[in-house]
Amino acid sequence: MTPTNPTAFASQTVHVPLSERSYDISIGTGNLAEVGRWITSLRSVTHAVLISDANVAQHYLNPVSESLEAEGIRVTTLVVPAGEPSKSVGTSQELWEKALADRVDRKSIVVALGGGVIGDLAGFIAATMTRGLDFFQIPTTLLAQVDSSVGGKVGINLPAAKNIVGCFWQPKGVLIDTAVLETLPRREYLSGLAEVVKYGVILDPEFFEYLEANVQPMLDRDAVVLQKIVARSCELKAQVVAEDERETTGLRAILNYGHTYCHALETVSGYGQYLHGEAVSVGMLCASRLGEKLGVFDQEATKRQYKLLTALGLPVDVPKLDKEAILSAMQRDKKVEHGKLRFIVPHSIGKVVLTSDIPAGVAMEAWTDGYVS
Ligand SMILES: NC(=O)c1ccc[n+]([C@@H]2O[C@H](COP(=O)([O-])OP(=O)(O)OC[C@H]3O[C@@H](n4cnc5c(N)ncnc54)[C@H](O)[C@@H]3O)[C@@H](O)[C@H]2O)c1
Ligand SMILES: O=C(O)C(=O)C[C@@H](O)[C@H](O)[C@H](O)COP(=O)(O)O
Ligand SMILES: [Zn+2]
Repeated sequence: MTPTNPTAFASQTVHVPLSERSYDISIGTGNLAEVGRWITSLRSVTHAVLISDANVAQHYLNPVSESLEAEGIRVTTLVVPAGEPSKSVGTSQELWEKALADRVDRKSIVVALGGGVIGDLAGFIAATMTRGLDFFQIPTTLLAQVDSSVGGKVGINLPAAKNIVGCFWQPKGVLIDTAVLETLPRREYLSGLAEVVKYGVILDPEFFEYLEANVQPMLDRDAVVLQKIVARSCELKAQVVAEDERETTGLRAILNYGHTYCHALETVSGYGQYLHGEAVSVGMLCASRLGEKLGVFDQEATKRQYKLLTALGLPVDVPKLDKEAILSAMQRDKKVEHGKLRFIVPHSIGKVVLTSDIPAGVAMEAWTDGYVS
Protein backbone atom coordinates (compact mmCIF):
# COMPACT_ATOMS: atom_id res chain seq x y z
CA MET A 1 0.00 0.00 0.00
CA THR A 2 2.69 2.45 -1.08
CA PRO A 3 1.45 6.03 -1.33
CA THR A 4 0.47 6.51 -4.97
CA ASN A 5 -1.60 8.61 -7.29
CA PRO A 6 -0.75 12.21 -6.40
CA THR A 7 -3.67 14.57 -7.07
CA ALA A 8 -4.27 18.29 -6.97
CA PHE A 9 -5.07 17.90 -3.28
CA ALA A 10 -2.20 15.66 -2.30
CA SER A 11 1.45 14.91 -2.88
CA GLN A 12 0.78 11.39 -1.55
CA THR A 13 -2.36 9.29 -1.41
CA VAL A 14 -2.88 6.25 0.79
CA HIS A 15 -5.81 4.05 -0.17
CA VAL A 16 -7.89 2.26 2.47
CA PRO A 17 -9.40 -0.75 0.66
CA LEU A 18 -12.72 -1.70 2.29
CA SER A 19 -14.95 -2.77 -0.64
CA GLU A 20 -17.83 -0.29 -0.90
CA ARG A 21 -16.48 1.62 2.11
CA SER A 22 -13.03 2.23 0.51
CA TYR A 23 -11.57 5.73 0.62
CA ASP A 24 -8.38 7.71 0.11
CA ILE A 25 -6.23 9.60 2.58
CA SER A 26 -4.88 12.63 0.69
CA ILE A 27 -1.69 13.99 2.26
CA GLY A 28 -0.26 17.35 1.24
CA THR A 29 0.82 20.80 2.36
CA GLY A 30 -1.35 23.88 1.98
CA ASN A 31 -4.38 21.94 0.68
CA LEU A 32 -6.81 23.03 3.44
CA ALA A 33 -8.25 25.83 1.35
CA GLU A 34 -9.08 23.21 -1.34
CA VAL A 35 -11.55 21.38 0.92
CA GLY A 36 -14.60 22.46 -1.11
CA ARG A 37 -13.15 21.22 -4.42
CA TRP A 38 -11.88 18.03 -2.73
CA ILE A 39 -15.31 17.15 -1.32
CA THR A 40 -17.20 17.94 -4.51
CA SER A 41 -14.71 15.77 -6.40
CA LEU A 42 -15.92 12.89 -4.21
CA ARG A 43 -19.70 13.49 -4.27
CA SER A 44 -22.26 16.22 -4.91
CA VAL A 45 -23.17 18.18 -1.80
CA THR A 46 -25.63 20.97 -1.01
CA HIS A 47 -25.40 21.08 2.82
CA ALA A 48 -22.47 20.44 5.17
CA VAL A 49 -22.47 20.30 8.97
CA LEU A 50 -18.97 21.53 9.81
CA ILE A 51 -17.91 20.53 13.33
CA SER A 52 -14.83 21.99 15.00
CA ASP A 53 -13.51 23.17 18.36
CA ALA A 54 -12.89 26.70 19.57
CA ASN A 55 -9.09 26.63 19.12
CA VAL A 56 -9.12 25.11 15.67
CA ALA A 57 -11.98 27.36 14.59
CA GLN A 58 -9.92 30.43 15.41
CA HIS A 59 -7.24 29.36 12.91
CA TYR A 60 -9.00 27.36 10.21
CA LEU A 61 -12.80 27.65 10.28
CA ASN A 62 -13.04 30.58 7.84
CA PRO A 63 -10.86 29.17 5.04
CA VAL A 64 -12.66 25.83 5.26
CA SER A 65 -16.20 27.19 5.34
CA GLU A 66 -15.40 29.73 2.60
CA SER A 67 -13.98 26.95 0.46
CA LEU A 68 -17.19 24.91 0.94
CA GLU A 69 -19.42 27.93 0.24
CA ALA A 70 -17.45 28.68 -2.91
CA GLU A 71 -18.73 25.34 -4.22
CA GLY A 72 -22.35 26.37 -3.52
CA ILE A 73 -22.58 24.34 -0.29
CA ARG A 74 -24.73 25.67 2.58
CA VAL A 75 -22.67 25.36 5.78
CA THR A 76 -23.94 24.80 9.33
CA THR A 77 -21.03 25.58 11.63
CA LEU A 78 -21.01 23.91 15.05
CA VAL A 79 -18.13 24.76 17.39
CA VAL A 80 -17.63 22.93 20.70
CA PRO A 81 -15.19 23.66 23.55
CA ALA A 82 -11.71 22.26 22.93
CA GLY A 83 -10.65 19.16 24.86
CA GLU A 84 -11.56 15.61 25.83
CA PRO A 85 -14.65 16.52 27.97
CA SER A 86 -16.45 17.42 24.71
CA LYS A 87 -16.53 13.72 23.77
CA SER A 88 -19.69 13.39 25.84
CA VAL A 89 -23.39 12.57 25.73
CA GLY A 90 -24.23 16.20 26.58
CA THR A 91 -22.22 17.65 23.70
CA SER A 92 -23.62 15.02 21.34
CA GLN A 93 -27.16 15.99 22.25
CA GLU A 94 -26.41 19.67 21.62
CA LEU A 95 -24.95 18.82 18.21
CA TRP A 96 -27.88 16.59 17.20
CA GLU A 97 -30.36 19.31 18.17
CA LYS A 98 -28.47 22.15 16.45
CA ALA A 99 -28.01 20.13 13.26
CA LEU A 100 -31.74 19.34 13.25
CA ALA A 101 -32.63 22.98 13.88
CA ASP A 102 -30.59 23.93 10.81
CA ARG A 103 -32.48 21.49 8.57
CA VAL A 104 -30.08 18.56 8.34
CA ASP A 105 -31.37 15.82 6.03
CA ARG A 106 -30.11 12.50 4.73
CA LYS A 107 -28.17 14.13 1.88
CA SER A 108 -26.29 16.45 4.27
CA ILE A 109 -22.67 15.62 5.07
CA VAL A 110 -20.61 16.00 8.26
CA VAL A 111 -17.12 17.49 8.09
CA ALA A 112 -14.80 17.06 11.10
CA LEU A 113 -12.24 19.87 11.32
CA GLY A 114 -9.95 19.28 14.29
CA GLY A 115 -8.05 16.72 16.32
CA GLY A 116 -9.09 13.29 17.50
CA VAL A 117 -11.73 14.65 19.86
CA ILE A 118 -13.54 16.35 16.99
CA GLY A 119 -13.03 13.39 14.64
CA ASP A 120 -14.46 10.89 17.14
CA LEU A 121 -17.34 13.17 18.16
CA ALA A 122 -18.29 14.40 14.67
CA GLY A 123 -18.01 10.85 13.32
CA PHE A 124 -20.40 9.69 16.04
CA ILE A 125 -22.85 12.47 15.11
CA ALA A 126 -22.53 11.48 11.44
CA ALA A 127 -23.14 7.81 12.23
CA THR A 128 -26.23 8.47 14.33
CA MET A 129 -27.98 11.53 12.82
CA THR A 130 -30.83 10.37 10.57
CA ARG A 131 -29.23 6.89 10.94
CA GLY A 132 -26.08 7.81 9.05
CA LEU A 133 -24.60 10.71 7.10
CA ASP A 134 -21.56 10.77 4.86
CA PHE A 135 -18.57 11.93 6.82
CA PHE A 136 -15.27 13.62 5.86
CA GLN A 137 -12.21 13.99 8.09
CA ILE A 138 -9.89 17.02 8.07
CA PRO A 139 -7.48 16.18 10.90
CA THR A 140 -5.52 19.11 12.34
CA THR A 141 -3.38 17.47 15.06
CA LEU A 142 -0.48 15.11 14.47
CA LEU A 143 -2.33 12.47 16.46
CA ALA A 144 -5.40 12.77 14.25
CA GLN A 145 -3.32 12.77 11.05
CA VAL A 146 -1.42 9.60 11.97
CA ASP A 147 -4.18 7.69 13.72
CA SER A 148 -7.67 8.85 14.68
CA SER A 149 -8.88 10.16 11.30
CA VAL A 150 -8.29 6.75 9.71
CA GLY A 151 -10.18 3.53 10.36
CA GLY A 152 -13.68 4.61 11.32
CA LYS A 153 -13.67 4.17 15.10
CA VAL A 154 -16.00 6.95 16.27
CA GLY A 155 -17.57 7.55 19.65
CA ILE A 156 -17.74 9.31 22.97
CA ASN A 157 -16.80 8.67 26.61
CA LEU A 158 -18.89 7.96 29.69
CA PRO A 159 -17.44 9.17 33.02
CA ALA A 160 -16.50 5.57 33.88
CA ALA A 161 -15.12 4.39 30.53
CA LYS A 162 -13.32 5.86 27.57
CA ASN A 163 -14.80 5.47 24.04
CA ILE A 164 -17.43 3.12 25.44
CA VAL A 165 -20.34 4.43 23.33
CA GLY A 166 -19.72 4.46 19.61
CA CYS A 167 -19.55 2.53 16.39
CA PHE A 168 -17.53 1.90 13.25
CA TRP A 169 -18.34 4.56 10.69
CA GLN A 170 -15.77 5.03 7.95
CA PRO A 171 -15.15 8.48 6.48
CA LYS A 172 -15.65 8.98 2.74
CA GLY A 173 -12.27 10.67 2.59
CA VAL A 174 -9.48 12.10 4.74
CA LEU A 175 -7.70 15.33 3.78
CA ILE A 176 -4.40 15.92 5.58
CA ASP A 177 -2.64 19.28 5.40
CA THR A 178 0.61 18.96 7.36
CA ALA A 179 1.08 22.77 7.26
CA VAL A 180 -1.62 23.16 9.94
CA LEU A 181 0.71 21.48 12.44
CA GLU A 182 2.67 24.75 12.59
CA THR A 183 0.06 26.21 14.95
CA LEU A 184 -0.28 23.09 17.10
CA PRO A 185 0.98 23.63 20.69
CA ARG A 186 4.15 21.68 21.48
CA ARG A 187 2.55 19.45 24.13
CA GLU A 188 -0.18 18.39 21.67
CA TYR A 189 2.38 17.75 18.95
CA LEU A 190 4.47 15.51 21.24
CA SER A 191 1.33 13.63 22.22
CA GLY A 192 0.87 12.64 18.57
CA LEU A 193 4.41 11.27 18.41
CA ALA A 194 3.47 8.58 20.94
CA GLU A 195 1.06 6.97 18.45
CA VAL A 196 3.81 7.19 15.80
CA VAL A 197 6.19 5.25 18.09
CA LYS A 198 3.36 2.73 18.61
CA TYR A 199 3.36 1.82 14.89
CA GLY A 200 7.09 1.05 15.03
CA VAL A 201 6.68 -1.24 18.03
CA ILE A 202 3.63 -3.12 16.74
CA LEU A 203 4.52 -3.54 13.08
CA ASP A 204 7.69 -2.04 11.70
CA PRO A 205 11.15 -2.35 13.31
CA GLU A 206 12.78 -0.33 10.49
CA PHE A 207 10.36 2.52 11.11
CA PHE A 208 11.20 2.33 14.82
CA GLU A 209 14.92 2.66 13.94
CA TYR A 210 14.08 5.60 11.65
CA LEU A 211 12.36 7.31 14.59
CA GLU A 212 15.34 6.64 16.87
CA ALA A 213 17.61 8.22 14.26
CA ASN A 214 15.40 11.29 13.70
CA VAL A 215 14.48 12.55 17.15
CA GLN A 216 15.70 16.12 16.63
CA PRO A 217 14.09 16.61 13.18
CA MET A 218 10.85 15.24 14.63
CA LEU A 219 11.03 17.69 17.52
CA ASP A 220 11.76 20.47 15.01
CA ARG A 221 8.72 19.43 12.92
CA ASP A 222 10.99 19.06 9.90
CA ALA A 223 8.72 19.01 6.82
CA VAL A 224 10.35 16.00 5.14
CA VAL A 225 10.34 13.91 8.31
CA LEU A 226 6.74 14.93 9.02
CA GLN A 227 5.60 13.85 5.57
CA LYS A 228 7.36 10.50 6.08
CA ILE A 229 5.94 9.77 9.55
CA VAL A 230 2.41 10.79 8.60
CA ALA A 231 2.43 8.75 5.37
CA ARG A 232 4.03 5.65 6.94
CA SER A 233 1.67 5.71 9.91
CA CYS A 234 -1.35 6.03 7.60
CA GLU A 235 -0.08 3.16 5.42
CA LEU A 236 0.38 0.88 8.43
CA LYS A 237 -3.00 1.75 9.91
CA ALA A 238 -4.70 1.33 6.51
CA GLN A 239 -3.20 -2.17 6.14
CA VAL A 240 -4.48 -3.28 9.54
CA VAL A 241 -7.94 -1.74 9.10
CA ALA A 242 -8.28 -3.27 5.62
CA GLU A 243 -7.68 -6.74 7.06
CA ASP A 244 -9.83 -6.43 10.20
CA GLU A 245 -12.14 -3.43 9.92
CA ARG A 246 -14.22 -4.18 13.02
CA GLU A 247 -11.60 -5.76 15.28
CA THR A 248 -13.20 -9.18 14.90
CA THR A 249 -10.19 -11.36 14.06
CA GLY A 250 -8.01 -9.75 16.71
CA LEU A 251 -5.57 -8.19 14.22
CA ARG A 252 -6.91 -4.65 14.61
CA ALA A 253 -6.54 -4.98 18.38
CA ILE A 254 -2.77 -4.54 17.94
CA LEU A 255 -3.49 -0.83 17.36
CA ASN A 256 -4.57 -0.89 21.00
CA TYR A 257 -1.01 -1.55 22.21
CA GLY A 258 -0.57 0.25 25.56
CA HIS A 259 -4.20 1.38 25.50
CA THR A 260 -5.64 -0.79 28.30
CA TYR A 261 -3.38 1.04 30.75
CA CYS A 262 -3.72 4.30 28.79
CA HIS A 263 -7.50 4.43 28.91
CA ALA A 264 -7.56 3.49 32.61
CA LEU A 265 -5.11 6.33 33.28
CA GLU A 266 -7.16 8.85 31.26
CA THR A 267 -10.41 7.79 32.94
CA VAL A 268 -9.22 7.61 36.55
CA SER A 269 -7.16 10.81 36.40
CA GLY A 270 -10.17 12.68 34.91
CA TYR A 271 -10.44 13.19 31.15
CA GLY A 272 -8.01 15.82 29.98
CA GLN A 273 -5.40 15.58 32.77
CA TYR A 274 -3.27 13.36 30.56
CA LEU A 275 -3.40 13.95 26.81
CA HIS A 276 -4.23 10.73 24.98
CA GLY A 277 -0.72 10.34 23.52
CA GLU A 278 0.87 11.00 26.92
CA ALA A 279 -1.22 8.20 28.40
CA VAL A 280 -0.30 5.97 25.43
CA SER A 281 3.38 6.59 26.24
CA VAL A 282 2.94 5.55 29.88
CA GLY A 283 0.73 2.62 28.79
CA MET A 284 3.18 1.24 26.22
CA LEU A 285 5.87 1.00 28.88
CA CYS A 286 3.46 -0.79 31.24
CA ALA A 287 2.68 -3.27 28.44
CA SER A 288 6.42 -3.74 27.85
CA ARG A 289 7.02 -4.49 31.52
CA LEU A 290 4.10 -6.92 31.32
CA GLY A 291 5.86 -8.61 28.38
CA GLU A 292 9.01 -8.92 30.50
CA LYS A 293 7.04 -10.44 33.39
CA LEU A 294 5.49 -12.98 31.03
CA GLY A 295 8.99 -13.85 29.77
CA VAL A 296 8.30 -12.88 26.14
CA PHE A 297 9.95 -9.44 25.86
CA ASP A 298 13.44 -8.49 26.88
CA GLN A 299 14.46 -5.60 29.07
CA GLU A 300 16.65 -4.05 26.34
CA ALA A 301 13.60 -3.58 24.10
CA THR A 302 11.74 -1.88 26.96
CA LYS A 303 14.76 0.39 27.44
CA ARG A 304 14.78 1.33 23.73
CA GLN A 305 11.17 2.47 23.96
CA TYR A 306 11.84 4.27 27.24
CA LYS A 307 14.79 6.11 25.67
CA LEU A 308 12.89 7.10 22.53
CA LEU A 309 9.76 8.25 24.38
CA THR A 310 11.83 10.23 26.89
CA ALA A 311 13.84 11.86 24.10
CA LEU A 312 10.55 12.88 22.51
CA GLY A 313 9.54 14.63 25.73
CA LEU A 314 6.78 12.16 26.58
CA PRO A 315 5.89 11.04 30.13
CA VAL A 316 7.00 7.53 31.09
CA ASP A 317 6.33 7.33 34.84
CA VAL A 318 3.14 5.93 36.32
CA PRO A 319 1.35 8.31 38.71
CA LYS A 320 0.19 6.96 42.07
CA LEU A 321 -3.57 6.76 41.52
CA ASP A 322 -6.09 4.52 43.29
CA LYS A 323 -5.03 1.01 42.19
CA GLU A 324 -8.51 -0.47 42.63
CA ALA A 325 -9.93 2.25 40.39
CA ILE A 326 -7.27 1.54 37.74
CA LEU A 327 -8.00 -2.18 37.80
CA SER A 328 -11.75 -1.71 37.56
CA ALA A 329 -11.28 0.77 34.68
CA MET A 330 -9.15 -1.87 32.91
CA GLN A 331 -11.92 -4.40 33.48
CA ARG A 332 -14.24 -2.13 31.45
CA ASP A 333 -11.82 -2.19 28.48
CA LYS A 334 -13.49 -3.23 25.20
CA LYS A 335 -10.98 -6.05 24.70
CA VAL A 336 -12.29 -7.83 27.81
CA GLU A 337 -14.01 -11.10 26.82
CA HIS A 338 -16.05 -13.33 29.13
CA GLY A 339 -14.91 -11.10 31.96
CA LYS A 340 -11.20 -11.74 31.24
CA LEU A 341 -8.58 -9.08 30.60
CA ARG A 342 -6.71 -9.23 27.28
CA PHE A 343 -3.58 -7.20 26.58
CA ILE A 344 -1.45 -6.45 23.53
CA VAL A 345 1.88 -7.84 24.68
CA PRO A 346 5.11 -7.03 22.81
CA HIS A 347 7.40 -9.94 21.86
CA SER A 348 9.99 -7.89 19.96
CA ILE A 349 10.16 -4.44 18.40
CA GLY A 350 7.85 -5.00 15.39
CA LYS A 351 5.81 -7.86 16.84
CA VAL A 352 2.99 -7.79 19.39
CA VAL A 353 0.47 -10.47 20.35
CA LEU A 354 -3.08 -10.20 21.71
CA THR A 355 -2.81 -12.24 24.92
CA SER A 356 -5.58 -13.61 27.16
CA ASP A 357 -5.67 -15.08 30.64
CA ILE A 358 -3.28 -12.61 32.22
CA PRO A 359 -3.85 -12.57 35.99
CA ALA A 360 -4.94 -9.15 37.22
CA GLY A 361 -2.16 -9.22 39.83
CA VAL A 362 0.55 -9.51 37.16
CA ALA A 363 -1.04 -6.77 35.07
CA MET A 364 -1.08 -4.51 38.13
CA GLU A 365 2.58 -5.26 38.95
CA ALA A 366 3.50 -3.97 35.50
CA TRP A 367 1.61 -0.81 36.46
CA THR A 368 3.07 -0.27 39.95
CA ASP A 369 6.62 -1.08 38.78
CA GLY A 370 6.34 2.15 36.79
CA TYR A 371 5.91 4.36 39.87
CA VAL A 372 8.59 7.02 40.20
CA SER A 373 11.11 5.56 42.62
N1 LIG B 1 -10.71 6.98 16.55
C1 LIG B 1 -9.48 6.57 16.68
O1 LIG B 1 -9.02 5.64 16.01
C2 LIG B 1 -8.58 7.29 17.65
C3 LIG B 1 -7.20 7.07 17.61
C4 LIG B 1 -6.39 7.75 18.50
C5 LIG B 1 -6.95 8.68 19.38
N2 LIG B 1 -8.29 8.87 19.38
C6 LIG B 1 -8.90 9.88 20.25
O2 LIG B 1 -8.39 11.15 19.86
C7 LIG B 1 -8.48 12.06 20.96
C8 LIG B 1 -7.20 12.84 21.09
O3 LIG B 1 -7.04 13.59 19.91
P1 LIG B 1 -6.01 14.79 19.83
O4 LIG B 1 -4.76 14.43 20.51
O5 LIG B 1 -5.97 15.22 18.42
O6 LIG B 1 -6.69 15.89 20.77
P2 LIG B 1 -7.70 17.10 20.51
O7 LIG B 1 -8.65 16.80 19.46
O8 LIG B 1 -8.20 17.47 21.86
O9 LIG B 1 -6.74 18.26 19.99
C9 LIG B 1 -5.70 18.70 20.83
C10 LIG B 1 -5.72 20.21 21.07
O10 LIG B 1 -5.11 20.86 19.96
C11 LIG B 1 -5.95 21.90 19.45
N3 LIG B 1 -5.67 21.93 18.01
C12 LIG B 1 -6.01 20.98 17.12
N4 LIG B 1 -5.44 21.25 15.94
C13 LIG B 1 -4.77 22.40 16.08
C14 LIG B 1 -3.96 23.17 15.22
N5 LIG B 1 -3.68 22.78 13.99
N6 LIG B 1 -3.43 24.32 15.68
C15 LIG B 1 -3.68 24.71 16.97
N7 LIG B 1 -4.39 24.01 17.85
C16 LIG B 1 -4.93 22.84 17.40
C17 LIG B 1 -7.33 21.49 19.86
O11 LIG B 1 -8.17 22.61 19.95
C18 LIG B 1 -7.08 20.85 21.22
O12 LIG B 1 -7.01 21.85 22.20
C19 LIG B 1 -8.77 11.20 22.19
O13 LIG B 1 -10.11 11.35 22.54
C20 LIG B 1 -8.51 9.79 21.71
O14 LIG B 1 -9.28 8.84 22.38
C21 LIG B 1 -9.11 8.21 18.54
O1 LIG C 1 -7.96 2.37 15.50
C1 LIG C 1 -7.83 1.55 16.41
O2 LIG C 1 -8.29 0.40 16.33
C2 LIG C 1 -7.11 1.92 17.65
O3 LIG C 1 -7.12 1.17 18.62
C3 LIG C 1 -6.38 3.21 17.66
C4 LIG C 1 -6.13 3.80 19.04
O4 LIG C 1 -4.96 4.60 18.95
C5 LIG C 1 -7.26 4.70 19.51
O5 LIG C 1 -6.88 5.32 20.71
C6 LIG C 1 -8.64 4.12 19.60
O6 LIG C 1 -9.60 5.12 19.81
C7 LIG C 1 -8.79 3.14 20.73
O7 LIG C 1 -9.92 2.39 20.48
P1 LIG C 1 -10.75 1.63 21.59
O8 LIG C 1 -11.53 0.64 20.81
O9 LIG C 1 -9.79 1.02 22.56
O10 LIG C 1 -11.62 2.63 22.24
ZN1 LIG D 1 -4.73 5.80 20.71
